[in-house]
Amino acid sequence: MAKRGMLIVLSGPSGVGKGTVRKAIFEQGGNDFVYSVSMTTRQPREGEVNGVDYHFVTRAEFETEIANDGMLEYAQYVDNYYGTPLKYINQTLDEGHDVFLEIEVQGAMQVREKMPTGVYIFLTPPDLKELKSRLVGRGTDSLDVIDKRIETAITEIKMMENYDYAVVNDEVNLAVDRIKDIIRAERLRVIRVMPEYTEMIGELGK
Ligand SMILES: Nc1nc2c(ncn2[C@@H]2O[C@H](COP(=O)(O)OP(=O)(O)O)[C@@H](O)[C@H]2O)c(=O)[nH]1
Ligand SMILES: Nc1ncnc2c1ncn2[C@@H]1O[C@H](COP(=O)(O)OP(=O)(O)O)[C@@H](O)[C@H]1O
Repeated sequence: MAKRGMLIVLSGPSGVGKGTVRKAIFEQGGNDFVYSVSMTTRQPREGEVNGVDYHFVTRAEFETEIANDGMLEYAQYVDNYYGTPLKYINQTLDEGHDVFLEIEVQGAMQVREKMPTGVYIFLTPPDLKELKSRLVGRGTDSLDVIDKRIETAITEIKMMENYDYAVVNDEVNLAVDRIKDIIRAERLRVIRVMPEYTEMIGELGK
């Protein structure tokens, strides 16, 4: 049986640049890990493609998935549901491939409970002023929603200590390199190849 893949979770406050950094990681290509496309009830934005950016569904469809235990985790975020379909993750990890999730903080903490051996990376803004100016600059939210997101962000930043790594998103390319370095290093950790060592030591004892 293939060694089970590694789960990589990128999280952090809204507006810090998770989406931007994740897109840059996958646009660069050459990755030996795959992206788990989330499910959401929010409306697609200009240019977003169903099944690529998100699986866009109705509230009723999302609630059916929850009732059928189809979600690894989900969260209600600014009046919409966002969640990770469980089936794709389990299949992909079982095949031995590493899976990359980009999710908000509540969801990341639910995943951590269920899959504690994953690698948990928290993306931080250089400071709060920069965070607000990114949210305003993105221009996708009203000032009301931005204030709501900033309020949430302050509670979320306090969650940083529950992660394995904190990566500052000062410049997108630097953040991408730091995340890729972490993934490479995590693959080499002895604990992750332990089953092979255990097998080898068993063989040597015979
Ligand atoms: N818990 C959870 N959060 C998600 C998931 N997919 C996306 N998110 C997060 O939901 C939040 C809102 O996403 P979105 O509406 O695309 O806006 P944006 O990422 O702030 O541009 C972001 O913090 C995403 O990281 C998911 O499957 N589960
Ligand atoms: N390193 C960065 N420097 C400057 N602006 C950034 C950086 N990373 C992201 N942004 C901008 O900040 C805004 C929020 O980024 P986004 O990826 O939507 O955040 P999130 O997915 O965490 O909510 C976007 O307008 C994006 O272009």
